[in-house]
Amino acid sequence: MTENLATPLVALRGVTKRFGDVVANRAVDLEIGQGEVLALVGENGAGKSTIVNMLSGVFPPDEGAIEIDGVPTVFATPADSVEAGIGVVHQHYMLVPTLSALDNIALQAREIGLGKIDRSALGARAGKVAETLGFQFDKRQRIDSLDVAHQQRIEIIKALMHEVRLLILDEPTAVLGAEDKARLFETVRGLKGQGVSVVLITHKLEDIFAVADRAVILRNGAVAASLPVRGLSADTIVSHMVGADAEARAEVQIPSEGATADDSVGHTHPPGKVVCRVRDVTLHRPNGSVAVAGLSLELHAGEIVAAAGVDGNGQSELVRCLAGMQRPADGEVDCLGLNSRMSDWTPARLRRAGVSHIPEDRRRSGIVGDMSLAKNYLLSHLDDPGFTRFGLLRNRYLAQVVDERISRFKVRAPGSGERMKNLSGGNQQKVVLARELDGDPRLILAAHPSRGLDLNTIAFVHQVLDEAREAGRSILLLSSDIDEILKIADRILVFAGGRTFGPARCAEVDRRTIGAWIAGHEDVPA
Ligand SMILES: Nc1ncnc2c1ncn2[C@@H]1O[C@H](COP(=O)(O)OP(=O)(O)OP(=O)(O)O)[C@@H](O)[C@H]1O
Repeated sequence: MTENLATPLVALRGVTKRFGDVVANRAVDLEIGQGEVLALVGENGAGKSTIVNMLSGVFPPDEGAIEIDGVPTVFATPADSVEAGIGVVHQHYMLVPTLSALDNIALQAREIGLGKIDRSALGARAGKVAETLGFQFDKRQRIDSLDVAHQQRIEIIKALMHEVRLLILDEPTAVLGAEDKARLFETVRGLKGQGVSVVLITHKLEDIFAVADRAVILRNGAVAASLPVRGLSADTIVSHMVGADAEARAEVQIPSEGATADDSVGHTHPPGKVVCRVRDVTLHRPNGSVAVAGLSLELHAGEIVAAAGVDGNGQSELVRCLAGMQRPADGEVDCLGLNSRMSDWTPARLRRAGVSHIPEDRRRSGIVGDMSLAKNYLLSHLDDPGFTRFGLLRNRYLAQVVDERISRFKVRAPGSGERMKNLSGGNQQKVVLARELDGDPRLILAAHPSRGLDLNTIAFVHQVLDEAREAGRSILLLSSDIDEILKIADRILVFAGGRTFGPARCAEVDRRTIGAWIAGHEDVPA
């Protein structure tokens, strides 16, 4: 779309937002035209979520104004933003897992008459919204029985229950496999066709080219560029993202059209001895259903094994099991000298034996928002020598170590004393990674380690995992990104439909076979 001469639907005029000394947004000018799909991109901490928070009425700008149809508008509460026609699908879904789809939609509904929600009217309207989007919608289905892609569809329906003129999607593709991603883009195009504007926050360059009309690139809180996507190159986007600093640009890996097994980082040594043996294991989901049955796998020192597939097919349960958070319903696991049938199969025991865990649900099980970065680091390193003396915490030494990690992982934070909740999502993830890759773990459970990270940091994380493998660590990598898997893993095991396919050596399996496995087929369909 060309720059609109018409009044933009939404505009930010000279918007600045500060948090203490941090300038999260600096004199941001941004226009969103009607029916325009705008990609909002930038490195971790560039200020994307802060813009979303202001547009959704979470907090107002310190300076500048938000205009709707050219009229300066103040959102005193999120309800004002909804009233103005802005809907948001957050990166971390706001769904209650034990409730049905309709109950979740009802939680924010306005169909309240005589103090009661008119469920049938609500259900009918949700059904209609789903129909216009081409979604299957079973209003009775519990959220925890749906995979992430279907949960996302419920979030989109929920957002569109109101009259929405601008839909903001915060990193919607981070959790999706290729097929669901393509379907989401179809939905975005459909909304655009209806005149709805869409802001798509993403770290993936391919998302921009797939669906956006314009890319606005943020750097250090300010707009570095606003460019039509037609004719735009990945290189141009990246150089605006990282700035004129040539050294920084050289570090960034611009993804090619699609990595192949040949691009694999690979490793030179044969894998070492078995550190973990999984035998004929059945794992249940939290709601009691079977996630995966008949799972057998050996993890060796000095290799990266990828557990791939659409989220919700048992990969998470495997990681939970190896982290000591869950026991198999059937079968047996031997891990670093501990056995799943023994009473000492606990997270603390496994951690002490050498298991480190980068959890997929960072907010629920990876961090404590109210604690400092230093204390968050300590959560996994309390037993390390050096941090305590005579039973007392050596705060200064801890701060020194954590400040060094902050600088090495390029965490955008004032220092180790900052509270975790004040960091952007990607920067929180970097702190978790620094913590879990540190020390001397023998088995690293890395659940979606690069989710939500910018290109620079992803390259860095891949390098760190590669070094960990070379140093003889065993790594189980949960990933739904085939490019990532082919780039860094040695073997792949695909989870689909309650069973597993493989494990196969990445160098010996092609992309189409992996695709067939993910879809639950043994062979590539003719
Ligand atoms: N509530 C807050 N208190 C203090 N600082 C904050 C707060 N919210 C955001 N910040 C800071 O503002 C800056 C911009 O953060 P923001 O979350 O907007 O970045 P982002 O571009 O969305 O990053 P990411 O890709 O990592 O999600 C960061 O330095 C962050 O630490």
